[in-house]
Amino acid sequence: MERLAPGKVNLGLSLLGRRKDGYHELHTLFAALSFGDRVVVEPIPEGIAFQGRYGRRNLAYRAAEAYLERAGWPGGVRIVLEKELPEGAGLGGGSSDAAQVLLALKALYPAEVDLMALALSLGADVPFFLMGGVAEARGVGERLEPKALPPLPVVVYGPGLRLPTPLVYREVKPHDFAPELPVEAILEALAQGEEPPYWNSLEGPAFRLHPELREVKARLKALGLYGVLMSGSGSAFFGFARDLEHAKEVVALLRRTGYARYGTIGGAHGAP
Ligand SMILES: C[C@@](CO)(OP(=O)(O)O)[C@H](O)COP(=O)(O)OP(=O)(O)OC[C@H]1O[C@@H](n2ccc(N)nc2=O)[C@H](O)[C@@H]1O
Ligand SMILES: Nc1ncnc2c1ncn2[C@@H]1O[C@H](COP(=O)(O)OP(=O)(O)O)[C@@H](O)[C@H]1O
Repeated sequence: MERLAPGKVNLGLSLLGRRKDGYHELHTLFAALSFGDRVVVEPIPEGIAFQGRYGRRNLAYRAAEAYLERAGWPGGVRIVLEKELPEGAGLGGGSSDAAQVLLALKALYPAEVDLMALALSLGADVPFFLMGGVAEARGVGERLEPKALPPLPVVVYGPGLRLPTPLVYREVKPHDFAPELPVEAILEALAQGEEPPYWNSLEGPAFRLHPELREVKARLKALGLYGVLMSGSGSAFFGFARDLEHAKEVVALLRRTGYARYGTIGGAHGAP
């Protein structure tokens, strides 16, 4: 069984405050990309045969172990992971891989396992990838409400700077907190091809850690993209092109200095 593990961007991310458990209360709009990693999952008599980086520490491996343990080891699994998404870029690569392994194992070995709870134990971003599409998220990212968007041509650019999520969150200061996102206004603007009224509260901390990221954002705007924003905890950015031709031109230019791809968000899941 081969599955696409799509990347994601955050169409706005607002940090509302710090929770007692040390995590941050956030309000965000997740949007799955039309491209991502490739995960092959096949049944084997027993154990976990894994081909991918980090071995047992890989989120995809940990997802398999967690599911099979809760399902009582009904059998084993071979996982082959082919990465497309840059790591530590804020595109949710590891989280998406883990979610696809959970979905594949639920199909291979059906069992009374609460996938959402299991996903959340693997990471705050993992629950979203169980549903994909576009979703408003609250909490640490586990309280999800599906939203609809027409297909939009998006350009993703990673400047090749690894920015570990915990580091960025640790850099958050009280003045980085912000109000809730105007979700309906954001969706409306994007559907109309207009500049969306969103922000990413993690840009402040990320730019304090790596000031050169300001230039990256300015460069994407200078290339005519709109809605330019850092995705999640970065260091990848995304922006919307006027059309597919424009997206191709921009990617051809950006490819010289980092990871650049175009694709779409929205559409598949019940677009209006
Ligand atoms: C920033 C976001 C935005 O979508 O995504 P990425 O940039 O990682 O893709 C997420 O909040 C990341 O989710 P995820 O990458 O799963 O984070 P986890 O592994 O669960 O947590 C890593 C660390 O980030 C911090 N963390 C994470 C989520 C959250 N709401 N508050 C936090 O403070 C915690 O310090 C935690 O130890
Ligand atoms: N399947 C995986 N893909 C990518 N990174 C992984 C994976 N499993 C574990 N990791 C570790 O998790 C870190 C964050 O991975 P990733 O999800 O790509 O970043 P982000 O959460 O910023 O999108 C990586 O730097 C790597 O050390």
